[in-house]
Amino acid sequence: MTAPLRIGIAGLGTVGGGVLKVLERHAELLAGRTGRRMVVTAVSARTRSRDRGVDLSAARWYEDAVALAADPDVDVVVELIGGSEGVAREVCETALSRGKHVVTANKALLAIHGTGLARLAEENGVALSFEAAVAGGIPVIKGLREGLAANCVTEVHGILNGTCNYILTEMRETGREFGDVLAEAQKLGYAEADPSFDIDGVDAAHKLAILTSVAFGCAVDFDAVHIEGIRHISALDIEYASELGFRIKLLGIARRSDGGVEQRVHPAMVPVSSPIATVDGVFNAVVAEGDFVERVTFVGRGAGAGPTASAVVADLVDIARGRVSHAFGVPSGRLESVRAAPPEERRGAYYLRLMVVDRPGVIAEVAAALRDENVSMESFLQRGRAPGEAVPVVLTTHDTDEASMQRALASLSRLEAILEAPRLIRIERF
Ligand SMILES: NC(=O)c1ccc[n+]([C@@H]2O[C@H](COP(=O)([O-])OP(=O)(O)OC[C@H]3O[C@@H](n4cnc5c(N)ncnc54)[C@H](O)[C@@H]3O)[C@@H](O)[C@H]2O)c1
Ligand SMILES: N[C@@H](CCO)C(=O)O
Ligand code: NA
Repeated sequence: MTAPLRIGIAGLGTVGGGVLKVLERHAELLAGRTGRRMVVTAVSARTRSRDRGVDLSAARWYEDAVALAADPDVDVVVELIGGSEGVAREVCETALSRGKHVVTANKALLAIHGTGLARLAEENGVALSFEAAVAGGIPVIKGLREGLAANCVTEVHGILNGTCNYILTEMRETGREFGDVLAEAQKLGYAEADPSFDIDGVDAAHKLAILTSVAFGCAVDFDAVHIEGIRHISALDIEYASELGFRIKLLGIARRSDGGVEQRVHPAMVPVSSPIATVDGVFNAVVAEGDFVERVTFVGRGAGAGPTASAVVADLVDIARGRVSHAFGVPSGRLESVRAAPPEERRGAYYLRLMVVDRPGVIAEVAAALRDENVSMESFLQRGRAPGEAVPVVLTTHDTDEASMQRALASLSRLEAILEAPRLIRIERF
């Protein structure tokens, strides 16, 4: 057997704890598969005394995770602290510049500094691996970078945040409140340290920026992602969506065309018949369109200790086998800079919910605001009567330009009879 792979783990929380368990339980299996033992020689976390259910007495303890990254007895640094700056970034840069491989689950770091870190890894002839950073346990980085390497990929879309999918699913199935379900997702270890990253769509955007780079071979461009989260999704919208034959999902969508690369994260209504409509709870889905393979769908658990640790250890297995790929599929110097297609260039259908005063003539005003922008209605719903009071009016449109829709929305917001900000949800038919 070749020399053991010496692993240093910085961060022993949900994911770090999961990695320790996989390495312990599957020590023999992994040694058999790689021809090398995987040994944890160093660890670092904020609290030393916490029982992690695994014997760490043989590993050197570091108060300072950056010092762990410089330990000469470590071949691979596994960064599981989180955050795009500060310690996590320093740990990765220190390790790479000292010729150590880095495995990380840190999508925030990669979305902001991915191209630079990939360059640093190449300069030092080591791996920068991040399967766990996108869609948890689903091998989607490997799937795109290696499995679909023969294709020109023109689109990637999917459900990229387990916390949001869990919240939307529970709200729909049990009628529970947003806040309650979020607290549960935190307890289950799904949410980010700051859960606003989940619910405001930022985490999904981090992942989309990484996927876009791997899928299309362009430099990671997080700033180009249009981001909307799920805070404003109400029980009422979830109910109307079901009635209209849709499910509401937080989606990440990236498309490459002659106009550049479009990247958006926002809640969307998808027809119940669409395969991703039934991807519920903490599950994620990633759908890719390649020119030869056509449509490929990856589904699995997108968050939580076990699935995420599974992806981290898969990266370690690659390193133990001596496989070092370019982080984003091509040498970092060949990652293209492409035009970011703005969200106003979208063309598609929309769901609109308005809270209007129940009095004669209001619907005509709504119809006029839409007509003035050439927005054509597909369906219209008004339930119940409450003369003089607010009632919901829901409509869906035929395909229209986002820019026209936004102008219509601005006119609608100015109508006296409309009592709350109109709620717009894009409809995506995959
Ligand atoms: N939880 C998930 O399901 C999941 C899934 C995919 C990716 N991730 C990513 O994995 C990373 C870790 O997430 P987590 O859920 O395990 O977080 P966590 O909060 O459970 O664990 C973080 C760990 O980092 C340690 N830490 C914090 N600051 C430190 C410092 N300065 N020095 C040393 N250790 C320090 C903490 O003590 C803790 O052990 C994040 O980048 C996150 O985005 C998490
Ligand atoms: N907070 C993230 C963890 C997995 O990346 C999620 O809920 O999807
Ligand atoms: Na993954």
